[in-house]
Amino acid sequence: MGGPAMRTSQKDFNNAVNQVKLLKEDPGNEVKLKLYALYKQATEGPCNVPKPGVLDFINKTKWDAWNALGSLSKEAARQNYVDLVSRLSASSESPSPEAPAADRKQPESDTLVVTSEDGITTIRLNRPTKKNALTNQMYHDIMAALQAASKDESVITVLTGSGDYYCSGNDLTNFASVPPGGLEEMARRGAVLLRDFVNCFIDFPKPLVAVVNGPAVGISVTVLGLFDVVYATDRATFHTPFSHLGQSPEGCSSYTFPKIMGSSKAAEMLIFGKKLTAQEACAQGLVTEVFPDGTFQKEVWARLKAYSKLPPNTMRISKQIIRNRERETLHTVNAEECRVLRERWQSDECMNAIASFLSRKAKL
Ligand SMILES: CCCC/C=C/CC(=O)SCCNC(=O)CCNC(=O)[C@H](O)C(C)(C)COP(=O)(O)OP(=O)(O)OC[C@H]1O[C@@H](n2cnc3c(N)ncnc32)[C@H](O)[C@@H]1OP(=O)(O)O
Repeated sequence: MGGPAMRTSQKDFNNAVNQVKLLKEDPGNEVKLKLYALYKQATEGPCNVPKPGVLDFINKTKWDAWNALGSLSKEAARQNYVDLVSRLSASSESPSPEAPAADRKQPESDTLVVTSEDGITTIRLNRPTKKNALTNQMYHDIMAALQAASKDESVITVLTGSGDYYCSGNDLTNFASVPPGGLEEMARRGAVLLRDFVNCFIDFPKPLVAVVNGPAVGISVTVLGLFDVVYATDRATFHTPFSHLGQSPEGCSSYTFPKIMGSSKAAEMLIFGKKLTAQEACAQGLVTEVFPDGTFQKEVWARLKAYSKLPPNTMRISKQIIRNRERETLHTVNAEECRVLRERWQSDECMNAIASFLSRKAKL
């Protein structure tokens, strides 16, 4: 999974600084302040100048924004700056007209099936014999499906799985083929892929619902904190065995889980790998509602069809007002989690755990 892994080069940063000057739309004061603070942090490090007086309003606001970045490293600030500019550039480009969802090109492989009906776009993980473990190709296909769903005429987007599992997380054989650049290059690529993947959930503009049809592991659990609603069968379990794998939390769970369930419950899941039942996950706020397995599909889809008749723009706007305040924070958390994971992936603890899984010595 990277070289100076997901490190943004000075060139990328300089390009982003130039790109800001070419934005077609004024991004507004709040974003400009964020750009200013990240620029200062990226070029000078943590705020090191005296606080302006209260009457020096503009400089004090700028100082506050810079100071709020605390000890964020220059590298992380550069990365966040580049990410922010690339999102601003993308959103200032006029969206290309999208094909109707029904005509949408399917992913290349059949491990992901995308359908659209009754105002609902459904993205279905379709690798049941491997418990819907996510291959590198599937990460790319899911990102493409989310991009398309964000622009199609559907109102609600659903992620679910085929077979008895929702998803067993990252396909551990993704680690088996080491590219020519070695372990470091593999970690770099993985961190970039993970960052882009999680960003798609952070930025998804429409109501996003997880229909958790069975056990969920790893990344498929952590990103649930970025969904708007999570429905689960009573057969589902929620497991984040990161320590067992020599890995650390991702999917923004280091931020969303403590917020959702409190820090000690989050720690039990994310540090000690406690597996939750569906009822426990519901009691802790990660799951919205649990249904008996026998009636799960019928009840959930009937409810979603009813919700899909609500006014689409209103739902989209309501989602955005709920989520937007935290969007920048989530991007910062995501970048930091990926940076740390990139290191973990190169550790002996991680390599041993994966070798152990691949040699069938361990099951979680
Ligand atoms: C861009 C990179 C992002 C990285 C971030 C993500 C972090 C994570 O997601 S960490 C979590 C990773 N997942 C796991 O560690 C789960 C590993 N799998 C298992 O422990 C068990 O397979 C599981 C408990 C899920 C199911 O056990 P069983 O019910 O006993 O089934 P099998 O083990 O027989 O599974 C059937 C078949 O599927 C293969 N499988 C299942 N999960 C994975 C996986 N995650 N990666 C690769 N392969 C997986 C399993 O090996 C079996 O294959 P065959 O032996 O060929 O039939």
